[in-house]
Amino acid sequence: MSLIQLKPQTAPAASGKSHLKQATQGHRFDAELVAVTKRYGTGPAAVADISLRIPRGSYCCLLGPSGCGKSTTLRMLAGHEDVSEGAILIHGEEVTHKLPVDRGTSMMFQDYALFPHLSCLDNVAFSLKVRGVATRERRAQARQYLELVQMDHLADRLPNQLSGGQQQRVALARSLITRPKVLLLDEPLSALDPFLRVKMRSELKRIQKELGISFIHVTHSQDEALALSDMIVVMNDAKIMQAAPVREVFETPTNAFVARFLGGQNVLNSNGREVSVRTDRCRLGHATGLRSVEGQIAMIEYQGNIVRITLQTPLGDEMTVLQSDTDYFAQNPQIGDTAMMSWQASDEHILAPT
Ligand SMILES: Nc1ncnc2c1ncn2[C@@H]1O[C@H](COP(=O)(O)OP(=O)(O)OP(=O)(O)O)[C@@H](O)[C@H]1O
Repeated sequence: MSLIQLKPQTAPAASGKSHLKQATQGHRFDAELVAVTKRYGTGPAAVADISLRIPRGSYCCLLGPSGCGKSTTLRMLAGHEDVSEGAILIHGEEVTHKLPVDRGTSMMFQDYALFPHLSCLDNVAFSLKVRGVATRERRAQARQYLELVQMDHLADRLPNQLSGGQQQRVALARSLITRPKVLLLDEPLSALDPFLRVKMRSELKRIQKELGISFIHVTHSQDEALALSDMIVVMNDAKIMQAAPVREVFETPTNAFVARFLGGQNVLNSNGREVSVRTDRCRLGHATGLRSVEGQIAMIEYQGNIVRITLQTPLGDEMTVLQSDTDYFAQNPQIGDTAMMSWQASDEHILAPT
């Protein structure tokens, strides 16, 4: 057991919950994967030679289509899965072959897996009980973490007396009470309804910033990754396609896969090169000096303040324009109309071949 995990809590400080913030140390990266490969049996690698460095105090989302290796990567970080080749470091220390409890990581699963016969408080205090922390001390600590997730007022309830969102907050407190150096979250929001999902994701971000530790969060959802991440890791086919700060990934995707997967971009050939152009930088119609393509309007989606218009080009490509609702109602385009879509050459971003 690490000293950090057992370090007693000090009394609550006057300002917020800064007393829960973890001590900083001399490492540059909270987590590192060095040339990591995972093979299950004799099939193709589930994760193929990936390297990744997660800077201190980052909210990092692993994003990619089903089967690309996100959960395998997370499970290897947690120590729930062996690494076939390569190394894993947490806070600069190699943990590749350490047991999950000795790594300084904690995992929060999709199904909250709370003990049904224990109150919220005792669920949160449980791991300290296993570690031999005295009743009074562990309950005091559990209360602090319930306070952090805004569940202290329901401390005595049983899990089946809580909503899904509330259970999830308790599960989060339970993962955090061990004071992990890195919290690993496997699709933590997927069981929640869309309203709660958006609410909980801002809570996750607040808590991560308050504690100052890194959260590594697996998701299928582009919106979730954009809303939460300091750093996005886009995976496909067992490999990392791009790992960079969120704005960099959105504005300068490395290749067509990243541009298409993250959304908000058109991918097209321009002057013999594959380029991306943001959908909000494209417009309907043509003007001198702009690049353009002609197509037939195949879809119009009204989304309130913006309208998404998709053109099908003669080559079968789909190109999307985001228009303000004012421009849309002024132009009043119809499905089946032939229209031009145009953009500035300076808005083209050159993509690397995949
Ligand atoms: N225990 C296992 N035994 C054999 N193959 C596995 C095992 N776990 C995962 N795989 C395979 O490894 C690959 C990556 O799976 P992984 O669960 O990491 O993907 P993922 O990106 O998390 O997918 P999803 O988003 O659907 O959860 C897949 O081809 C999967 O079938």
